[in-house]
Amino acid sequence: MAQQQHRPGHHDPEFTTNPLWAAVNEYTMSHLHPSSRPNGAVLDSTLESIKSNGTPSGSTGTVQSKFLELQCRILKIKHVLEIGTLGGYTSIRIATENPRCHVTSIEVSEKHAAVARENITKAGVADRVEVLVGPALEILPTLLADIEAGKRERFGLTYIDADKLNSVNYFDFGVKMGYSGGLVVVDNMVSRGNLVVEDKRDHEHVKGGRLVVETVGKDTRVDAVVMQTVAKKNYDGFLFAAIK
Ligand SMILES: C[S@@+](CC[C@H](N)C(=O)[O-])C[C@H]1O[C@@H](n2cnc3c(N)ncnc32)[C@H](O)[C@@H]1O
Repeated sequence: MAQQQHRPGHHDPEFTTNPLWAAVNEYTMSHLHPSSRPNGAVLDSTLESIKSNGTPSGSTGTVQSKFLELQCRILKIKHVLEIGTLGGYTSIRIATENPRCHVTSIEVSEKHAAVARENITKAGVADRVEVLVGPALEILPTLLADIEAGKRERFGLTYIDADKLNSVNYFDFGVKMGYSGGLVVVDNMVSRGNLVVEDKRDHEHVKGGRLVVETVGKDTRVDAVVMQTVAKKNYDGFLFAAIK
């Protein structure tokens, strides 16, 4: 098991924005999820608050976050687990667009959790979005025990977006806490293609990503794929696993 790490956000020194990808994001989202939507203002103000509080700019991209929100709707998911809350952007998007959905989000940083809770309250979804503060590897066993004791519902989606070396451990919990037909999704799998670049093997995202791919490939509990994406933020990708 990888060591528990406290890594607020995941700054990538080689991070670049591709103007064309950004323009496609902006054009499509301006039509498909314009700021005039009921949650438009609160999503914008959540991103603003992340900047103004000096928290890292690691929120999931608007398009990827929207895609997760749609998965919850399509699969009629009632309980979501997110590992890595930051300022609450994805939790808020999922909860505001899915009125019957409850989100449990785990965040190691007290500061990020405080910013997230403020944003969640402003979004009017504090009754359905719970932020648990602490290292995910310490919190997950208690959630699993609660599920096994019938004190908590199983999660239809576990979204893994925190310290990358532990993604594989979080994945195992996600499967154990899910149900047949539920999803486990891991973010930042592709890292501009570095996933397959020999001299990038020591990069945390690459190590974590390869461990996920190679472990999940042998995991008979799930069927999975890595979907490469380009977007405003980068060339990256999700691993999507359906629980059998
Ligand atoms: C990429 S950000 C999450 C973005 C968020 N999912 C969103 O969509 O807006 C990663 C977050 O994971 C948190 N984190 C890092 N290591 C963690 C750990 N061991 N346990 C829980 N959270 C952790 C960081 O503090 C950071 O806020």
